[in-house]
Amino acid sequence: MTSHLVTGIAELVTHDGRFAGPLGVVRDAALVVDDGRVAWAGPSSSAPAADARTDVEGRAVLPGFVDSHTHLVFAGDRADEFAARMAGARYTGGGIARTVAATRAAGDDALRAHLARLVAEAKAQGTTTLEIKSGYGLDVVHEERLLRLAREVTPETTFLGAHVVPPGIDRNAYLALVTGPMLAACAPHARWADVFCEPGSPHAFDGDESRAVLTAAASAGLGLRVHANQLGPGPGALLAVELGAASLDHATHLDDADVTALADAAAHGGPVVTLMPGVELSTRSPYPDARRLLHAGIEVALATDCNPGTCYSTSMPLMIALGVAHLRMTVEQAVRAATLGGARALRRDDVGHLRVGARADLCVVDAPSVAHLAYRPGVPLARTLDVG
Ligand SMILES: N=CN[C@@H](CCC(=O)O)C(=O)O
Ligand SMILES: [Zn+2]
Repeated sequence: MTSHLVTGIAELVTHDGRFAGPLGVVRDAALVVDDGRVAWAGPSSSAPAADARTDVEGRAVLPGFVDSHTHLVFAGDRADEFAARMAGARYTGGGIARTVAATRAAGDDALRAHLARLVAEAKAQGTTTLEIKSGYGLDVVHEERLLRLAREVTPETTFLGAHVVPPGIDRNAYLALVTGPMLAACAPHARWADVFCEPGSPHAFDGDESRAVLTAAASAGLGLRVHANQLGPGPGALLAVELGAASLDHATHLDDADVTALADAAAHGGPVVTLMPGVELSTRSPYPDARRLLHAGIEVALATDCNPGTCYSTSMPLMIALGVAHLRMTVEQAVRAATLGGARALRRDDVGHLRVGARADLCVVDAPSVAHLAYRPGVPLARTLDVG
């Protein structure tokens, strides 16, 4: 076993309450990694000795990004749909069926290669933990296949058979499939289950249907996540609170009762609200108001939602920049949401921070402070740092 000392850190974000400010920052810092875990962090003047050393030469270091919401297993793209939207068309979720057809037609090796490319793209931008959903199979064989492939790259896999009702299939018959044989086949490969609860969309699910999906999944031992309130108001936020979901995702259209319920639940480990401003960017939609949620005491995560329909981006630094520019977040709030917030949305306490004992998942920024992630949007400053 080799201990590894990282030196030359101009700004170290730890989320450790022993250190300064809302991010637990140490300036002119060092960090020791032992056996893949953080063994020590603090001012470089008191750094202990170690077997090996890496000097990051005045750069900032923070926990690797936790992207707690992606749809990375799919084939094909929908660039034409994106272009049509930019010319005035609306997003309804109808294009999901095209990705389902392309994904079903692709072999395992093609899906695996495409997935590996997207995972490498995310890592190259500082992401060290990824959640991945199914949802482009929408029958028993293909949903199970997508989760099996996702499991090869992350333990954070989510069954999203209830993404949309596939065209030409009766809604009730499909719900019976999702809550019965499909759930049984997929549960062994999934940690979580999710539903696209959006009563205003003809393709997605209403409150009662979503409740049926989520309660069946919980009975099968899966944790819950909810896509909701993306396209308009709806019952998804209250459902997420009621059923103890780990995360409410999108949450653009929340009324005061939704925010109050989320704030009340926050005191008892209620849902994290996961915001994905790349979706609003790529669908030209109004952005949610993160500050309203943060002021109510609700934990917020930032995620990419990387998918071929609403946001084909793996870039967590872009989400930080958009969070600051359009969701009214401070730099500190956005950096927390992309690290600790994501970890809390996945109910993980070993990632998203750099306290002693955390996984040594490090992101290094080619700048002296993490503020540059938002200050220099679109510039590829962040990457993962592999040590020990
Ligand atoms: N909103 C539902 N699902 C995805 C979009 C999927 C697609 O359009 O292919 C989302 O999270 O935005
Ligand atoms: Zn999504």
